Amino acid sequence: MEATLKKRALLVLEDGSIFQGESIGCDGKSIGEVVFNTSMSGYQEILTDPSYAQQIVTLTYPHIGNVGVNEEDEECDRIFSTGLVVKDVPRIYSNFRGKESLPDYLSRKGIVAIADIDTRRLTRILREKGAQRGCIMAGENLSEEEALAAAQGFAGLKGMDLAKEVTTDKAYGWNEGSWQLPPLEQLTLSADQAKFKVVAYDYGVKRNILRMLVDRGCDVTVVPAKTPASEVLAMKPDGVFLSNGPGDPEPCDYAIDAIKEVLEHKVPTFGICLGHQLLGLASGAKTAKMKFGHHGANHPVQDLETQKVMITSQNHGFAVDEATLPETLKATHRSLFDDSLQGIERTDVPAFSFQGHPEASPGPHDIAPIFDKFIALMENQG
Ligand SMILES: NC(=O)CC[C@H](N)C(=O)O
Repeated sequence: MEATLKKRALLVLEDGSIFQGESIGCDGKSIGEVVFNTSMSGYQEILTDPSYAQQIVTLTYPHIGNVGVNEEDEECDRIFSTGLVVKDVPRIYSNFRGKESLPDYLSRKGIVAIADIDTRRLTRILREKGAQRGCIMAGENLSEEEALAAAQGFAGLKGMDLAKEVTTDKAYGWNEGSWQLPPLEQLTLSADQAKFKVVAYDYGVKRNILRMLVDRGCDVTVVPAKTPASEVLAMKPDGVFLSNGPGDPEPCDYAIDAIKEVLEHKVPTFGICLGHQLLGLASGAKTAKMKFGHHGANHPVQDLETQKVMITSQNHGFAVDEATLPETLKATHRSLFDDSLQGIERTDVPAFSFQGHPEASPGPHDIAPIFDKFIALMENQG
């Protein structure tokens, strides 16, 4: 139960800022875009969210690792994030589900990570200058010069298609629903219980999205990001789901083309985060990179029709630009932090999407009912 913290580590940003700390992962050097996440819980879900590929995540909440890691909270098998930065990791973790300490988990998964740095100073830099390219070095022979050169050598996420890197190799079926507490038990759906056949494009999908579809009676088939629309349409789905995922949506031309074709066939379509951005692009809108993005679990978002405000979970660095919406796209939700666009709906075909995370893993459940809107869309179409 007791984690050993002894090796030194270094975090260097592209602007030359240097942070000295302690290694809480494996030895080595890792680069990526450094972003901050303000969630107070859910570090295991954050680490295993494929949307963090090529990003180094700083958690602003100061005590990370208190409950260790468990067997249920991973959003995918791998950690695609290229590093973790925290203030303080406790020497002892404690939770009835806890199986391993956070540092042991990071080492086993091959992740370079740093603790014991001033994460408030780091976050202020990211907020003022925008997300920075950065490098974490851990172990022996640390070199500030080498880390700075590595940070500055990172190409940055703009123009980077990472959905094709993190997607599944093969299509697979998913029938596991949400975990029930207590007792810890996962619901499953048999084929004859299923009400809707949903094909989910995997651009880096989080498991909790698939679980919430199953909870609502969907028989889900997850397909690789580059699956042609013709193959998806041949499966005669009641609905198509466009997943979250890492990187810039703009270079994902294969996805944009496939979504256009699905929309032409008027198949009910629902997108989350990267899937939302891709629906926007496939409908003729444009996306742009944000200064430091939204990463947290307390972001107020307003439903523009009902005026209702919901507290939501967010994790994105790009956004659909509301000023570029074509006539066939209606704005449905807006962020009350910075007025950026949070939701869109097609006016001519049954398709809509949300920028934040209704599966809220981690996060509040205020916007979870948006999954029911997808179900209603499939019901009306059937
Ligand atoms: N969580 C996501 O799907 C993120 C989408 C996209 N990679 C962005 O950063 O905006």
